[in-house]
Amino acid sequence: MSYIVQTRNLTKTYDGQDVVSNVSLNIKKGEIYGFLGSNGAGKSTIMKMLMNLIKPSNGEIEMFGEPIKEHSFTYLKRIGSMIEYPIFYEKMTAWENLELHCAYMGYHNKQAISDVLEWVGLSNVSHKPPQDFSLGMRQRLCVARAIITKPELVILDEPINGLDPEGIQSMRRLFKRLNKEYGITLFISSHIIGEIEQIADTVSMIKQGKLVEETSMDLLKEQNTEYIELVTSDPKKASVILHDQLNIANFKFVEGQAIRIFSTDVPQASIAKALILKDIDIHSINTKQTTLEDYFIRKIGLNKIDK
Ligand SMILES: Nc1ncnc2c1ncn2[C@@H]1O[C@H](COP(=O)(O)OP(=O)(O)OP(=O)(O)O)[C@@H](O)[C@H]1O
Repeated sequence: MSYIVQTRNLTKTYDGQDVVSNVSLNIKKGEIYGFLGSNGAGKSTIMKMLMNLIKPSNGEIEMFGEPIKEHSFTYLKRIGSMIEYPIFYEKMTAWENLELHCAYMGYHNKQAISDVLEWVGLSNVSHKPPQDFSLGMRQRLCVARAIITKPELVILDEPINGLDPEGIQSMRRLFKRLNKEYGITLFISSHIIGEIEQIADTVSMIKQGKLVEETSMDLLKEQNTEYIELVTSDPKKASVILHDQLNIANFKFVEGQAIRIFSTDVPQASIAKALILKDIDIHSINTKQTTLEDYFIRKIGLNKIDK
């Protein structure tokens, strides 16, 4: 297996507190890696350490198979990145900003500028300066700058922030295209699980600086792809019947009156029958597909994802 990024027990401490704690990531060459975590979870800090913008307090980083040391910088030419707030030359045009970036990277290809502006949907405003752009337009320009040289690895911190639904959809298509057509490895952070679910090959979640899990989406899809969602008049009583009478242990209460039952051999009809016989009204009972969000809810508990 060829990895483009590996970290081992990566740790960053500020004022005696670990904001990143023993994180080991494995990003394969050629994949889209989705990095989930709520605000302040430590995503940007990890990305900055990969780009040698800040120094780890502990642990190791390997990029392109080489350990990163304090003075390693040449590997950065192989990466396009967007981390935190986009900074531009505000008075130059969007086109000139990209031109300058290409010159700095030693990449001389005028066609690439118009191509990339078209890909991110900014062709019609290429003559305008970023100071006149909305947040979403700045995000698009920043993505354009990160991908323009078609680097081997693109690191994007919350790239869909500030985009409208149409913008999110076209960004998603662009990421897939960069990955499939150009073989670019993408490392993308987001706090939106559903978004990562749609594009990632591997996904990990970080919570309060610690890695919850790193897993392949294929593996996730193989496990528990279905669950039964049950809405009744009395969820508490229903849960006792599930547990004591039907021997079902793997279920969770979810918002309102619902119970989700995972990986059970008990047929839906038998569950319904058992509940009705005990005078519990069933508002609905359905078999549903597990989402990545369900998976993490089961892993770390409902309502804890955003905390
Ligand atoms: N220079 C610093 N000094 C002290 N604490 C810091 C510093 N930089 C980051 N932190 C803290 O580290 C934690 C992780 O921040 P980080 O920016 O990595 O989170 P994040 O997952 O990227 O969140 P967001 O999506 O909000 O950017 C936060 O609690 C933040 O306050």
